[in-house]
Amino acid sequence: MGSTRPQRLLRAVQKNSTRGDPQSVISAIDHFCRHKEWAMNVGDEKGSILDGVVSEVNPSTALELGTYCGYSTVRIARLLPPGSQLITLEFNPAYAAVAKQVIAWAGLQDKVQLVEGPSGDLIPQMKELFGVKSFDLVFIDHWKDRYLADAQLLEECGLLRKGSVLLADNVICPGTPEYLEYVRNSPRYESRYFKSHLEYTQAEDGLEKSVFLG
Ligand SMILES: Cc1ncnc2c1ncn2[C@@H]1O[C@H](/C=C/CNC(=O)c2cc(-c3ccc(F)cc3)cc(O)c2O)C[C@H]1O
Ligand SMILES: [Mg+2]
Repeated sequence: MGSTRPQRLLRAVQKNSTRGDPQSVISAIDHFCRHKEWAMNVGDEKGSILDGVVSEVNPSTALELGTYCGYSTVRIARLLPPGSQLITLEFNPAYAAVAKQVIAWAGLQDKVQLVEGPSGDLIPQMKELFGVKSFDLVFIDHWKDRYLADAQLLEECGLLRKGSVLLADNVICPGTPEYLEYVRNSPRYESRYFKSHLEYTQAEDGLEKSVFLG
């Protein structure tokens, strides 16, 4: 059985980055995806915007929907203040296995809880599983047709507070039209579009930052 792309990405990380150095892990993945095999990581350009929002929010509790290989998990966790936690949800066991190793290689395993399972089932369990009161930041990057349902589920479960920030990837490409329509028209959100490019390409894409108003 040949290797999978996530497995080849992990090998590139172990070969081309320094254990315990998150920035070198990020650079190794970006190099692999730009020069060897494209993969659906948020990438370096949108990643810088993500970094800015993480630094601005300075979350004590953050949630990521869609871990994939752990690239954005590492980007977020490396910026978290001591004592803060990032919970990341991934329902594909093969991706979760690779992500776990990427996160460990970066030395960030103490800041990250990777939970295997579908977000729709796990979000309602966040309070009882992890004692989460509410999330300061949610990075949304999983199946594009789940963005709206999960944003509304987070509201219904009381996991958003006044000022909680939702940051959604791919609102242009592949696109999340119904999610965008919701956060841009709902009186419960103050939404703003950060124009950028699809990872490792010239195509337009961007991130939507939506602040929950309570
Ligand atoms: C519901 C649920 N719960 C937990 N994990 C979930 C989940 N739905 C997906 N996931 C997990 O997230 C990951 C899925 C991410 C989906 N992301 C994408 O489909 C995606 C696709 C592209 C893209 C753009 C142009 C092209 F021409 C081709 C592809 C770019 C991106 O940045 C993406 O995030 C992996 C999957 O197992
Ligand atoms: Mg994405």
